[in-house]
Amino acid sequence: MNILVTGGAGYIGSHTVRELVNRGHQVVVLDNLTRGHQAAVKEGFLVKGDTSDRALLKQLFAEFEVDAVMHFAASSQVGESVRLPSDYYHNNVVKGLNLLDAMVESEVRYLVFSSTAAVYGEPREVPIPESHPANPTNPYGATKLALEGAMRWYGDAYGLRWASLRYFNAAGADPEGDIGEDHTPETHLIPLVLKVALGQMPHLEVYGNDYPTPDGTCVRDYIHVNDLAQAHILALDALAGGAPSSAYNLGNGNGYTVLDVIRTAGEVVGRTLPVKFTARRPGDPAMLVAGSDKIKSELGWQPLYPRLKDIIETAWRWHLSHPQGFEK
Ligand SMILES: NC(=O)c1ccc[n+]([C@@H]2O[C@H](COP(=O)([O-])OP(=O)(O)OC[C@H]3O[C@@H](n4cnc5c(N)ncnc54)[C@H](O)[C@@H]3O)[C@@H](O)[C@H]2O)c1
Ligand SMILES: O=c1ccn([C@@H]2O[C@H](COP(=O)(O)OP(=O)(O)O[C@H]3O[C@H](CO)[C@H](O)[C@H](O)[C@H]3O)[C@@H](O)[C@H]2O)c(=O)[nH]1
Repeated sequence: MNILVTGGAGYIGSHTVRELVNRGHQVVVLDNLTRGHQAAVKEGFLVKGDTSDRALLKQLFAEFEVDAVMHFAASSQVGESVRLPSDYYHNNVVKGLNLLDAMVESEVRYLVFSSTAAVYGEPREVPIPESHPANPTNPYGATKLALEGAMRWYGDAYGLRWASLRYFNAAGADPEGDIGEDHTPETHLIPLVLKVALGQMPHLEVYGNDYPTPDGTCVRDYIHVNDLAQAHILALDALAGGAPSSAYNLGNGNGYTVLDVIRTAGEVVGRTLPVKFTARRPGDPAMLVAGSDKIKSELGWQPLYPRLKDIIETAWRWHLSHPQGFEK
């Protein structure tokens, strides 16, 4: 297929682009490079532009005879979204709607969307099934839920066919070690822990140790970025094969506390990593663990990297060989 990947110069998008190209798809990436990296697009074709540009979207759809869109482009930091909700509603909802409208106008039928565990808010049960009520505790999750709502109604009215993949915590890097996570500023736990290991930070700040969890720190479910990439391909194949539009969770079903992650990273790098306990970060739910049975049974998804240590090892390989990320 011919596939437009928005946000394909970013972390998860660039890994998915590689997987798509390996499977023989033609890929064009649209990224405004605010958070992404030209050097992350090793395969496919990069167009620098914004998802708000309807004329550009329609031109790309026509020129590349696009069959499907994978929509990664978004603002995606929980803490930032609490401070800057307007930015999040504009980038994720307003520009997201512009993309949906352009797809409808150009008759591009298939959409695979990067959604998030943050749509659920504080869970009533873990692992969280897709049927769990969606009640986000931060603007980021609310904006993703808003676009999911639009996709559903656009599907009914205009025939858009979609899969919404609700990822839990993406982590790790391609084992080839030439692409990986490089955000400025970095806010995610695993790359920050590995920056401590590289000596680029004196210690890791642990945001809160008074949560109702086994050691008081937040519990998350970490999923390897290449396992996410596989899921995108399965979701697109299913849509093209006539499967109904649907939302799927993506995680490994194992919850790790922040201290578990730091300990495991210490095992990977071979030394104890220093921490400092600080206040809770606004918007953080205590515990997010995925129930991913639906995507396993309906689409046949099977993670290749279910173990946290393996995930951190691939991230470490990337950070060791690229201590300053892509650009330097
Ligand atoms: N990283 C995670 O743990 C995680 C978890 C759940 C969901 N997600 C979602 O997955 C997607 C990818 O996340 P990521 O970690 O790779 O983020 P990222 O910031 O690395 O990638 C996003 C890319 O989109 C680009 N972009 C942003 N807004 C744009 C716009 N309006 N037009 C064009 N390009 C734009 C950025 O430059 C960047 O390259 C996001 O939608 C995010 O919300 C991420
Ligand atoms: O320096 C740090 C960084 C993070 N944490 C903690 O580590 C956990 C993981 O934090 P991340 O920032 O790595 O990830 P989040 O869980 O906040 O968010 C990620 O997963 C969410 C869904 O679970 C969203 O989809 C979001 O896009 C994605 O960044 C959280 O409890 C956070 O409080 C720290 O203690 N110290």
